[in-house]
Amino acid sequence: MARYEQVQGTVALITLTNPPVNALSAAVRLGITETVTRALRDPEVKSMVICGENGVFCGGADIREFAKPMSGPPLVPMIAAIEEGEKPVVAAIEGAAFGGGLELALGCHYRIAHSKARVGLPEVTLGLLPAAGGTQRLPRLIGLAPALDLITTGRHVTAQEALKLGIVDQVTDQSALDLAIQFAQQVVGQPLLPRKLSTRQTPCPPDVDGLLEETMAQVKQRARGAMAPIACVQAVRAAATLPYQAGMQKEQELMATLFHSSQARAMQYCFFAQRAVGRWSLSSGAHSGNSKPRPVSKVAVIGLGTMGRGITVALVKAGMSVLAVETNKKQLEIGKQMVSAMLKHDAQKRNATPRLDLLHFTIDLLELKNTDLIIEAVFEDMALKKQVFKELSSVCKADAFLCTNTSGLDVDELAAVTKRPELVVGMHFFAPAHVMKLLEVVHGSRSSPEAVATAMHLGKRLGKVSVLVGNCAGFVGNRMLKPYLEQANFLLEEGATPELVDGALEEFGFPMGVFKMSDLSGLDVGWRIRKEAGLTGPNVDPRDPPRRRQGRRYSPLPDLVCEQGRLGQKNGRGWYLYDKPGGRVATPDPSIHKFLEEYRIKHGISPRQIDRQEVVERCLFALINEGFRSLDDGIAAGPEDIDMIYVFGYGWPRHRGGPMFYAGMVGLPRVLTRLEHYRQAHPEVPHLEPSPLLRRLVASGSPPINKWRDFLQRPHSQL
Ligand SMILES: CC(C)(COP(=O)(O)OP(=O)(O)OC[C@H]1O[C@@H](n2cnc3c(N)ncnc32)[C@H](O)[C@@H]1OP(=O)(O)O)[C@@H](O)C(=O)NCCC(=O)NCCSC(=O)C[C@@H](O)CCCCCCCCCCCCC(=O)O
Repeated sequence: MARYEQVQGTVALITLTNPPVNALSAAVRLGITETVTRALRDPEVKSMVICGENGVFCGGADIREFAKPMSGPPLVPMIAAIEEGEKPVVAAIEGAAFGGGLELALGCHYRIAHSKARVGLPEVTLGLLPAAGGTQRLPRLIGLAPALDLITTGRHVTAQEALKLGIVDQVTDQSALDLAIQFAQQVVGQPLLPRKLSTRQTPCPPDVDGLLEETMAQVKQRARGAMAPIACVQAVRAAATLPYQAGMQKEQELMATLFHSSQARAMQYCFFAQRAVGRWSLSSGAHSGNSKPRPVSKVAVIGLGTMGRGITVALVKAGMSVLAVETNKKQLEIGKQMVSAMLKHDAQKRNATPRLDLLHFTIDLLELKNTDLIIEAVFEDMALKKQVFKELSSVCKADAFLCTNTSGLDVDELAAVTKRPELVVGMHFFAPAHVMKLLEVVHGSRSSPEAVATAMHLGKRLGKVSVLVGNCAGFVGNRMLKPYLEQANFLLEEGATPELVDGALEEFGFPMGVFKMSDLSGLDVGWRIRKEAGLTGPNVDPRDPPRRRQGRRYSPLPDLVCEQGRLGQKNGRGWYLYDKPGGRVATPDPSIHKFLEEYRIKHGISPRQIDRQEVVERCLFALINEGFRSLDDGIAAGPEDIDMIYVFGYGWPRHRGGPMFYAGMVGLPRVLTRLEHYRQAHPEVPHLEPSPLLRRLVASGSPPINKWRDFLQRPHSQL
């Protein structure tokens, strides 16, 4: 797993050979150990170069091995042997040097990178820390502050930034390997000691403690309960305050705590799940391996409201030419100003030039005739969308794909008004569409594999995590959100406050609780949907009592809040008070507390003490239960799909893996028992009735999450 050659007479070239990313598996570590020993012993060899096969230096430790008993030579002594040896070693970095890969390069005496290469220590995103000396060598190389930044965020660094920071010694547009071999010959005979990072002192600012404290405070706030970022700060602190060997000892101790933690397992599950959801399949037998996307060069976006603007920006940022369409000149002008401003703002942040040249605006639908793919992003109204789809179907070329950005409307109903239902798919973007990583691609019953492949591929080009879902009200994400919101409202009726509910959910790890999230989205959004569904407003069945609708318990609380003119952040008043309309600083509102008290008196509800555990269980177990139903109905293909939707679209904390993974961690029998308990206490709430799939899984001994698919009633029948 490591090839050995002698080149230019005196240079030993060691190539890591473990496709696709040359991960440091046991075999690779053995290969490196043996080849380095051989080169150090061979008197003809004066220097060494380490590189990776297929244009990738190394993607780090083999993450798949973490779940198995450790075997093979450990990384720390392997890297120490390279650094301690008396022959210069040069790392030739092409593609990527991440995690253990960069740690290996830091053990080398010199680093040469290709201009397109990226380096970084992303262990924190896997619930770990760089435990092959990364937390000790990197600060000694680039200083305390930049090392804290890189190690606690895990961010990827371009070759240019790596050069500026001093991580690499040279960057080339030519072959990094050729330059490294040349370099390795030139440095023979030069003093090696100053190049051995373990012998250096960490460059620190005068107020080391101040910097460490400030960083720790920021990291704790960002971490939302994740342990790894905190351990990263502690390990880097050791690089600033302890001798190298003691620092290494600290690094190992901290890693030992993280390594077997449920958080690390959750985050590593997310790493693989994120990649797995890209491999979609349909019940017809079509799958990502046998269905090719059609090339798309001209894209149009219909409607320049919030969603349309974000989608347009995302497309332009991905380098695509976009025709943006509005109904009249005034709307077009507003949209144009806003999209241009968003692109300029984004480019400024990245120190780049905004690609305004890729944008074209029109109010003339006939200009769509040469477009390959159209994303309709008009207001969420079925009648309006149908009208637009009819027009698109007649003006667009016969093989153009028609995509609808909808958060839950029936894709089949829209496809049915066109002459090409097989080319219609849903593309559910999340606001702000140029920022949020998630895209639900909705497969209608007549969507062709080519249309699905094209939409999934487009999502990838936009840098999104695209998840294929079936067509039902709310698809996967919003369908599961419904019981979550419902439980939150019921908890208010029973005695909770918005702050109590939000506090429990934020403590769990969500960036904001359900009521703050509703205020952010705008309370009128749900109100309009409930009116259309006949749950409130003039269409309510007059025989329904105030807290019952369509045969089940209903909470009119959010409707009553809207009737008071409280629409959320946008007008400064919702479940909370805001500093100003559009403001983001939420403060608890005594008038909401009074309103809740009066409501309970009016409806004869005796408030009770509700604790945080009940909030978490009722809200999240109800959501998870709906997740099991979506799986069993074939709307979600697998638990990983649901988990990635929640991690990337709804702020589910990554260190808890996603709702379905979390259910497995809590234990399926416990989820079932608690749902049964709450269902008994609230017999009028059908969402609390444990799903048949959950019952089947528990009855079968609660198999691990990767076996759940075997228990589905209708494996992705709707996909
Ligand atoms: C490298 C990438 C940027 C490439 O991206 P690209 O888009 O080109 O490709 P994909 O991401 O799709 O990947 C292709 C394919 O490869 C798989 N893969 C990628 N990286 C790895 C990997 N590192 N290991 C295994 N497999 C990998 C990927 O899954 C894809 O396959 P799939 O089938 O899923 O489609 C990109 O891939 C990337 O970013 N990779 C991850 C980079 C990363 O995070 N690296 C860090 C790894 S962790 C690490 O390196 C740890 C080290 O610091 C130190 C380890 C020391 C361990 C010591 C253990 C001590 C234990 C102590 C406690 C014990 C106590 C006790 O038991 O008592």
